[in-house]
Amino acid sequence: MPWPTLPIEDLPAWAHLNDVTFHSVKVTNTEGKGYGVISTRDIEATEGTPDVPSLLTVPHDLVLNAAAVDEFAKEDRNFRHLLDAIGHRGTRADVLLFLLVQTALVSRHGHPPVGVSNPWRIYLQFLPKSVPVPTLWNEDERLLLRGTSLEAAVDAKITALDAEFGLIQEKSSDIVSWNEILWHDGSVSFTDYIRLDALYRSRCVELPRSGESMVPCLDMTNHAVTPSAYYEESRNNEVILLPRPGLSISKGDEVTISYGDDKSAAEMLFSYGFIDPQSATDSLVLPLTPFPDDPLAKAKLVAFGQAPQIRVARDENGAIWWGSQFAYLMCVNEEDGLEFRVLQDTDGGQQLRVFWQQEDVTDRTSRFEEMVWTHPFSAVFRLRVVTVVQETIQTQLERLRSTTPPDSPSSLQHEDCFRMAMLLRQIETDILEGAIKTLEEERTLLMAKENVVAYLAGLTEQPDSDLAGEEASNEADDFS
Ligand SMILES: C[S@@+](CC[C@H](N)C(=O)[O-])C[C@H]1O[C@@H](n2cnc3c(N)ncnc32)[C@H](O)[C@@H]1O
Repeated sequence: MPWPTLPIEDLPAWAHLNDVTFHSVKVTNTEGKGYGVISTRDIEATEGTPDVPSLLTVPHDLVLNAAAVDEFAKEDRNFRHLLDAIGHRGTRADVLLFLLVQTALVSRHGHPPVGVSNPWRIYLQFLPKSVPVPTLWNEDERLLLRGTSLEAAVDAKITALDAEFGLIQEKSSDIVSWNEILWHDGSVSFTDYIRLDALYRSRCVELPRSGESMVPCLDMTNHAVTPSAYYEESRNNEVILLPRPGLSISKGDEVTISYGDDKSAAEMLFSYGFIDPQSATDSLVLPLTPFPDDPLAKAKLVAFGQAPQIRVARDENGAIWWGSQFAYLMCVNEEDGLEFRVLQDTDGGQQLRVFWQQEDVTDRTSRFEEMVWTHPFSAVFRLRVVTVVQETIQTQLERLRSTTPPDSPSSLQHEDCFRMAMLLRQIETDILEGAIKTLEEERTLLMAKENVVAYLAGLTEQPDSDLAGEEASNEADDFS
């Protein structure tokens, strides 16, 4: 269904009705960034001056998060029924369900209004029809991400969204009234759900007291590397936008906030649909796949309890940093002193416990690196990890290089998607090339270590007999 939209010129009327106040700023169109907040007069926030007037004040009851959705459900019995059937799955899931319902209700032309109305039902219509995040790119545009760290992440996100939407569809169809509202005349579709997820991701903020929330009107503020404003919650729990102390904002200047200083280019593109090369950190995250022939692979994944990843970062001096806790767990085995035991609970359940050198380390699997460090063969383990990480990064770099996109976007690709994808490819190629060089240097140093040389030659007398024997000497194959 086409989304009903309202012109941004009507926002002041909505704000007035809902006690949102703008002070010396207004929301308007900006060059290349959609809507933005612009100052309507010179603003001076002198350092040390108490009670600087806020540029925007949003009452607490307009803040949208899991608690607000719950409150809303108390007033609307029909919605409560739906929330109890599908909801209470965390802030994001509950807010998305709420927004999906509001979307369906505003799209139902010619039907009598349903349920208790609320300010978000109208406010949703001021939000942009599209968000430039890759989950909303078409297939040709997503091809531009091949070989980048976002390729797998975007595919996984779309699969997860499909599963979430399927669940909502299945459970709500069992409730006659909601089946009618949501699905009968195609009021909402999977594309609507992807758009709502994109709106949520690109507009939610972390409030000091209320936590992850969507805040109407504050979400019209764009990002800048040196922002002129910041937000907080007042003593009355209102959300306020304040000018940064010591900064002056001239009439007509854009008022900006920071979306976070530690986000990578991939995270910025994934969550907000743009990369600011000045503020994005030089880092990336790659998935790590356990060895296919490792009989302990499944147990290791379960015990680790998180997605196995490699993090690579480059600091301002160009030095490369990398880390992967799972790689340490992945690269040790029974013959090294790793053991899994299934223990029986007193209540009849079963627990997977992890032992390293006969010590129960189940609660420390996410810090396996530090456990391995104290082992006499730590250099051998480190060499295995370096080799695995280097191979993963090499494979990623080869994929990135082998999928060279055209010099300019095709007719099926939007210019902005093309520009952002090219920027991401360049940033990630540079980091991966730097990482391979660093890893190769470390590998050479490790290979020269005495106990590594001895180990590889199968000459070392290994402690506790665990590291000795046929299997241990076969480990040399891992370094090929
Ligand atoms: C919280 S909203 C800000 C308001 C938004 N511009 C709108 O039209 O509603 C975040 C979105 O604004 C856009 N945006 C914010 N800062 C930007 C920037 N520095 N460069 C490009 N786009 C930006 C991105 O599309 C992002 O997903």
